[in-house]
Formats: sequence, C-alpha cells, structure tokens
Amino acid sequence: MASSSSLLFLLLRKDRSAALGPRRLLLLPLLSQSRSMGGGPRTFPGGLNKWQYKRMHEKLAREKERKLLQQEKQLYLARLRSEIRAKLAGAADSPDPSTSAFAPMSSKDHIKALADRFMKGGAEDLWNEDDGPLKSPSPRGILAKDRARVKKPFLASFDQKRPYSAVASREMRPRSQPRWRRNSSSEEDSDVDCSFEGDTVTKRDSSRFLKFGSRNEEEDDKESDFGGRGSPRKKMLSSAALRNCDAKKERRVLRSLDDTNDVSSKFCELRDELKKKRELMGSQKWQNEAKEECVLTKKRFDECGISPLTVTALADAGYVRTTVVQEAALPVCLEGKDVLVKAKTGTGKSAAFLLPAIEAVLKATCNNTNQRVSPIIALIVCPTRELAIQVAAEANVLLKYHEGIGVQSLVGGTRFKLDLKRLESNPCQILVATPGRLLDHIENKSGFSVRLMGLKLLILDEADHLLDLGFRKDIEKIVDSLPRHRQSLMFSATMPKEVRRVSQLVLKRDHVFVDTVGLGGLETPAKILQSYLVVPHELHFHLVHHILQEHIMQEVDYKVIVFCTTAMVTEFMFIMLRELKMNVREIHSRKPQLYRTRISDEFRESKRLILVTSDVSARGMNYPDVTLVVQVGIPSDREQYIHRLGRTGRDGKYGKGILLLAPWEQYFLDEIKDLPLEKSQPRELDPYMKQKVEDSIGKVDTSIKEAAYHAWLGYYNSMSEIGRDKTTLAELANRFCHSIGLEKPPALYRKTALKMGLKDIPGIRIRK
Ligand SMILES: Nc1ncnc2c1ncn2[C@@H]1O[C@H](COP(=O)(O)OP(=O)(O)OP(=O)(O)O)[C@@H](O)[C@H]1O
Repeated sequence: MASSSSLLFLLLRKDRSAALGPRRLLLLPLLSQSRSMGGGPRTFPGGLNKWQYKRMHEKLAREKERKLLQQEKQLYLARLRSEIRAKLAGAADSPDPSTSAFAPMSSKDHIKALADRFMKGGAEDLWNEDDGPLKSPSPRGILAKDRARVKKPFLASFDQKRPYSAVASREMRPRSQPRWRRNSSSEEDSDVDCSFEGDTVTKRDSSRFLKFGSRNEEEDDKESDFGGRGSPRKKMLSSAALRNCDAKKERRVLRSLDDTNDVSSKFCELRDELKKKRELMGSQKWQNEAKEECVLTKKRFDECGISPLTVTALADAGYVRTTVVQEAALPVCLEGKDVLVKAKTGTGKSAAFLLPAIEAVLKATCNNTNQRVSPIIALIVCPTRELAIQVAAEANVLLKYHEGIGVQSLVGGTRFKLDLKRLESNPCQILVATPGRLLDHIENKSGFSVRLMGLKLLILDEADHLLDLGFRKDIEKIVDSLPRHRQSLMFSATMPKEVRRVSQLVLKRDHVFVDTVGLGGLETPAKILQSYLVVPHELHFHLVHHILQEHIMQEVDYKVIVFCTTAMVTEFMFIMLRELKMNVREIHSRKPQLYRTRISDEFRESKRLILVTSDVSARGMNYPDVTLVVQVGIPSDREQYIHRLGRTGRDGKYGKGILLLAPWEQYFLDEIKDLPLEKSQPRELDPYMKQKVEDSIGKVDTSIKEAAYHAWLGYYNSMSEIGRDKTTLAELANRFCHSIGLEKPPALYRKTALKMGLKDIPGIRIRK
C-alpha cells in the first residue's frame, strides 16, 4: 500500500517537474537578457513572440491537467474493478481482507491511495460519502484505553475546546477510528456525523458532503457576454474536472416544466425536513444560539509575537483581541509553515494573513538591507479587483507605523503603463493583485519577474475560487514563476474537498489545515437569519421591490445588497429600482473600474443605501453593517450562496439573508439543506405598487432588456441541471423574457446559438 502511494507520488512529481522544467529553463535566459538590456524585453527566449510564449505555457498546463485527469480515471476504474473482484471472490464478507495475500485491494485502500497522492495524511474528509463502508463501533462505545491510543491530532497552539479544530495533515487520526459515519438509510436523508475533536466526540449533521459544483463565477475580466458563469466553452472544460471520475453527485435533470409537479413528493420530504429545522430554529432559540457564537477570543495581539509597531496600528484600528481564526492561524503562519485556513465569512481572515505578511517583510528586510530594487516579499492574490484594492487598503492601515514598507495593488481595468510607473516610483514589498493583471506583468516585464525572485510568502485569498477551473491555469502559471522556497498560505470561508485535493499545486505536502468551522459544523454565521421565498419569475421584480420596502420600514439604517445572476440582469434590476425612486447603486463587470471603485467606496461609507450587484461583490468584500442580503435566482453553487450571504452578519453582528427562487429553481435548496434556511411567508402584493413596478419595468431601455435575456439564457444554459434540457430552458427563458417586459424573445446570432447548443430549439429565435 505504502509503495503504491509513493509510486503515485513519484509519478505526480515527475509529471509536475516535466511541466515545470521548460519554464524554469526558459526563465534563466529571460533574466540574463533583461539584465543586459536594462529594460523589459518584448521578445522571449527561443525567438518566441509574446503569443507563442503564452500558447506554449497554455499547452503545458493543458497537458498537465490531462495527465492528472487520466491518472485519476485509472485509479477510479481500478477501484471499481477491485470492488467487483472482491465481491466475486467473496472477499467482501471476509473480516479482514488484508490478511489474505491474494485478496484484492479494497475500495477503501484505493481511495486512501488516491487521497495519499494529493495530501498524504489528512485527506480522509475528502472522501466521497459512498467510498467504502466506514462502519465502526459507535464512538460512545469506544473504551477509554482505545481513546487513549488515538493519537491526538496535531492542533495548532490554541484552545482545543473551542468549536474549531486545526489539524495538521501530517498527523491524522488512525484509520481504525471513525472520523465520520454515514447514516445508510437513504441518500437524501440528513446524515449523522460523528467526529473526534481532540478527546471529545461530537455529533453533527454531515449532509454537507456535497457535490463539487463548477464555479465559473467570473473575476471582473471573466464575466462573459452570456452571463456571469463563464462561457459555454469554459463550462465544457469544467465538466472535464476530476469530479467526473470521483465525485458521486446525484443528477437532477428537469425534463419538462411538468417535472416540478412530479417531484412534489420530494419537495414534501424537503418541506418536512425544513419544518423540523424551523421548529428547532424557533426565533428564540436562534437568538440564543447566535448569542453564543462569539468571534473574538481572549488572546490579545500583543501576545501573538508580532511587531509592537503593528500592535499599535492594530489598536488604532480598534483591534485589541484576536478573532477565532486569527488566534488559530497566526501561530502556525508565523512559524513559517504552509497553511490552509477555512473560517466563516466576516471573521477577520484578512488580518490573519496580513499580519504574517508584514512579519515576513520585517524578517526579510532585516536580513537583507542593501538591495538596489526592493524585492516583493509577500504576494497576495485575490479573485476580484475590488477585493484586491480593499486588502491593500487594510494592509496600509496595519503598516501605519512601519516606515519604509510599502504595499501596492495590481488590478485589471487600469492602464498597464500607470502600473509600471507606480511600481517604479513607489517600491513595495507587499503586492496585492488579481491573477490576470499579475500574469500580464510577469509575462511582459522581466524586471518584474526579477523582483518576484525574492518572494518569501504567497497568499491566496478566496483560495477555493482561485483554484477553481476558471482561474487555475493562471494560478499555475503564476506559481511556476515564483521561487520554490517560499511559504504559502491559502484562506477561504469555503473549502470544497476537490479544492483541497488540488491545493498541492500551491502548498507543500506537509502543510497545516486550520479549520475553524469544523467537520460538519455550520458554515454560515449563526447571527444571520436566513430564509427563502418561491415565486414565479413574473413576480420576482415586484417581490424584490416589496422586500426592500418592507426592510426599509423596519431598519432605519438599512444597508442592502441585492445579488443578481449576471451583469446585465444586475443592470436591468438597478434601472428598474432607480425608476422606483429607491436609493440604489450598481456594481458589475460591465462598468468601468473607476466607477466600480467609486461606488464600492461610497457603499462602504454609507447607510440607507441599496447596492445591486453581480458576483463581483460576492467574495471578501467588507461593507460594514449590511443589514440584508437578497439573492435573486440560483447562485452558481453552494459556496457562492455562502459567500454572498456572508456580506451581512460580519464581525459578530446580526444580519438577514433572503433567497428568491422560481418554482423550478427549488432543487437548489437541496444543496444547502444543512443550512438553517426558513421558508418565508408569501407576501401580499399591493395592486397599486404592482402597477408602479410594471411602469418602471416599461421604462427600461429595450436594448438592456434584450441583453438581460441573453445573459440570463447564458447563465442558466451553463448549469447542468437545466442547461442540458434545452427545450425547457428556452421555455423558462421566455417566461423570464415576459417578466422583464419583452413581448417576444430577442433573436440570437446563429453562431452564438450554435455554441450554446440552442440552434433549432423551439422558442429560440435566430437572427436572419
Ligand atoms: N481582531 C479584530 N478585532 C476587531 N475587529 C476585527 C478583528 N479582525 C477583523 N475585524 C473586523 O472584522 C470584519 C471582517 O474582517 P474580514 O474582512 O477580514 O473578514 P473575512 O473573514 O476575510 O471575510 P470574508 O470571508 O468575507 O472574506 C472587518 O470589519 C474587520 O475590521
């Protein structure tokens, strides 16, 4: 077993070094060329031009991905074959198959080998629900002496009794002990999860072992013409992800509109389940539970081993005690280890990675004082422009008393030359960047690559999103151009197991996993009251207006974010609400960067304002005191729901979240069934207000409505649940079309329809 996993590891290393090799070789001449020429070359080694050079890297990345995929497939097939053989040979009944020299490898061992390949120890929680019979004696039944034998997982130096655990992947629970156990009664049932945390055994709902949704939510530059979820081509790529071979996701395809009735029994089940949850969640109980969730700990920053100047700056900003994630992550990060951190939204992850970044700079600068051009010591990569700007601003606050340490941001949507000027005139040791623009600098300015040679610390904020297929290639290229001897940190509020599997692209194999949520723990802040509403498309816009009005009446200092599915639907919603004289602003990828930054700053400072936005504001944005988050339509996946919701209830405050779905979109509730969502009471719409909304919809320009229809179609076409049934999709799109006041659906270009698989589909009109 050990030899097979080490063989796999060797294979992988070989594959990786094959992909890295040419890049490294190419970098040397590139550097020497830049030194001799003095400026940044526009030609590339081997006489390649920029595009050839770019294509060569893309090809390398494609090959690497293909090889990984193939290996994964082989392993999975081998596992299936072995399982069949085991059954035929009656080995399944054998109490200990491993005792027979000829016994086939068990499925569990195969999965272990698979996990070993990625993470060595600590990968047990990456397994799929169905992988192997993890039957084991009830944890209650475990004898004290057995418990004593269970080596405590390596915990980062913080209080283990807290509801989180920091687990070093190198020292994991012995496999003989149950980490979690599925309730075998039914796939749909909420599972009971038993997990050890230190010495304690906790029972939890483990229904969050869910699918690997493809998250092609765009970074600013990636929001496609056809909605925010990336182009159909991107989607095709994502469907080739590892999950096809490994994740066992139950498909829910809507064959026709009538299917919504056919699955009513399923919904009944769901309703019952939710009713039970509602009872549990009775508002009194919710408040009590919420009160218990405390973000701050007793540990003070001056006890954390960070520079006194930083402690003073922190105190100026009102930070005296650490938050849960800061207490857990800081010691391991400051030790210089590679760390993967998962913590709920709004719990202070930014400071948890900025403080180690500052310490890394202090350490590096005192070791090396006479450099002509200051190297970049810490690089922070963020998925969106606003987030990068926000993180840079927070770094500046923490650097208040550190003279000579600079921070800069590199984001798309600004002029490349201006970036260069800024970088030259204000040298910085901490750089915050979005992947696209960063790669532009790496590939086009060799002087910049030289500055990156001194890098000590790489940080990926919203790491699961950055390692998702929309960004992964860019991240791989960036990582390939950085020194190998560095520390790497990855942070996010969500960490799907598939992302953990590929985290080795960035992290060392013996990295530490700090999880302040805990296996099976509630992934959303307890202080957010979550609910959902199901109404037909035709009433969505009326209802959004109604909900906003209701909220404004309840909250004097309201501050609301309305998330829409795509940039163009966002634009439509914004204009409609503006026509209704509401105090609204908009941010989405179709707006110029200067405008976006201005609105973002305005919203941060303001009260009594509504921000209508696409997913560009979903992750990381810290707008204080948001009182309500409304999500209109299905989010691209469970993770996106959690991040959008997390714009409220930050920093230990209370908040509200409402998810608005059309009847056919209810299947999404299954993805978040472990989250405490209540069904909201249907609202009575005032006929007068209804007419007012109709009038305002009528005032929106037809070209915007048409673009919104196209974007809507593109967004839902990329969702596997509905995108495969094109006829139903076209019907639903037509309903949406009526809801925005268009009489008939606007025509698509033939080429676009072909690309989207919508040619010759009834209800889809093609441009002559
Ligand atoms: N130690 C602290 N004491 C007081 N407030 C803090 C502390 N650390 C962070 N905060 C505040 O908590 C809020 C949320 O912080 P931050 O934006 O870092 O959260 P996050 O975990 O990164 O959220 P997300 O998952 O959405 O990215 C901010 O307003 C920040 O100022």
